[in-house]
Amino acid sequence: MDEFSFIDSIRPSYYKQPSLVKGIGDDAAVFRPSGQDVVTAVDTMVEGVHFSRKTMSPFYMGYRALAANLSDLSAMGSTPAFYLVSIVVPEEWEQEELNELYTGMKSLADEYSVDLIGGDTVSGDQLSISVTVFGYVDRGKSRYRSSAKPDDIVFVTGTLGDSRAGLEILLNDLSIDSKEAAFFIERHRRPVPRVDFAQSLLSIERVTLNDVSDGIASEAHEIAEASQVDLHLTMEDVPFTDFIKKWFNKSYKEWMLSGGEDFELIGTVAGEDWNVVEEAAKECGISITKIGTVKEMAHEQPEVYIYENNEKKKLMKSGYTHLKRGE
Ligand SMILES: Nc1ncnc2c1ncn2[C@@H]1O[C@H](COP(=O)(O)OP(=O)(O)OP(=O)(O)O)[C@@H](O)[C@H]1O
Ligand SMILES: Cc1ncc(C[n+]2csc(CCOP(=O)(O)O)c2C)c(N)n1
Ligand SMILES: [Mg+2]
Ligand SMILES: [Mg+2]
Ligand SMILES: [Mg+2]
Repeated sequence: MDEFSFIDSIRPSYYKQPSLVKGIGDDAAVFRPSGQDVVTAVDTMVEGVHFSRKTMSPFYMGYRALAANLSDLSAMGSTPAFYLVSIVVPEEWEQEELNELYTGMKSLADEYSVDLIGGDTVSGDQLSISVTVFGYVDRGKSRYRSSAKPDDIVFVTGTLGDSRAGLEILLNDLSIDSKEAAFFIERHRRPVPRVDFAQSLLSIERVTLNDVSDGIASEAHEIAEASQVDLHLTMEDVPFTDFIKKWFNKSYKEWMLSGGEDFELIGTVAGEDWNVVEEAAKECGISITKIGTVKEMAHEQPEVYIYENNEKKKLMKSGYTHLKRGE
């Protein structure tokens, strides 16, 4: 295998998106949006940071790199259309493993009719996958972190902390001889981006969305800061898988708030639109939970508060942070 035969092997034989003009095979790809806004994002995953041989097979490395990016597109309310993959591959990687990685991405891409339209292949010391995505959204209809307003309901999809529990099981070789442990591992390896749910909200004029990559403690702050509001959350309302307590009684609460990599959506919406949000979740077969309320800023800085046993505490912006220096 060399770079060129590899590119030939991953080149799609046909494309699904009608707006594609030029896919893989030239200096760059070309697509032609028809009056919609284009939404784009890039997220990178690096061996030893986001995954290891212990936590993921090549298939899941690929799947998850694309899932994280589709999750960002869902948080913008957009419909995914295209992706590009930039990959750094260590010498010891076999062609078969690299094919598996692409098969992992393709398995998810096919579900959403997303086309692979380009990328870059480079040799290097550690596996790194950087995926760039493009999606479409009706003009002016993107969902921003900055749109939360006082009295909105704060909600979150699914359950939180499962991915972190799966990571713990994988990293520490905890006995996985149980359906419950397999569930956590699956949540870590194969998160489902909430694309369909976000799309079912299109009839609502205003909804704030942010996807949970670092943990809601962090993402709730991002909403508070962007919208210049306070968020008041209730710990007892934050949704979790019931059997997480049995396995991780000491840690699960912290993981719900700052474990990260759940790829659920946290958002806010006006009370009058709450029934549409509930209906959308039902249609998509996912759970949705009210976890708090938006309020006007009490002080000069936006804050997130969390109530537990009726006691009010500031929720710190804890979560996974890269580039931490000098601490
Ligand atoms: N190195 C960078 N150069 C330019 N812009 C960046 C860089 N890193 C992040 N950004 C921009 O900062 C904003 C926030 O990015 P961030 O990566 O925190 O969001 P996210 O993808 O939702 O979170 P996560 O990476 O944890 O999934 C985005 O607009 C992003 O494009
Ligand atoms: C082997 C291994 N060790 C640790 C972790 C945990 N982890 C890595 S990055 C991240 C936050 C999101 O990153 P980003 O902000 O880049 O989206 C988390 C919770 C993992 N997944 N695998
Ligand atoms: Mg990012
Ligand atoms: Mg995001
Ligand atoms: Mg992201």
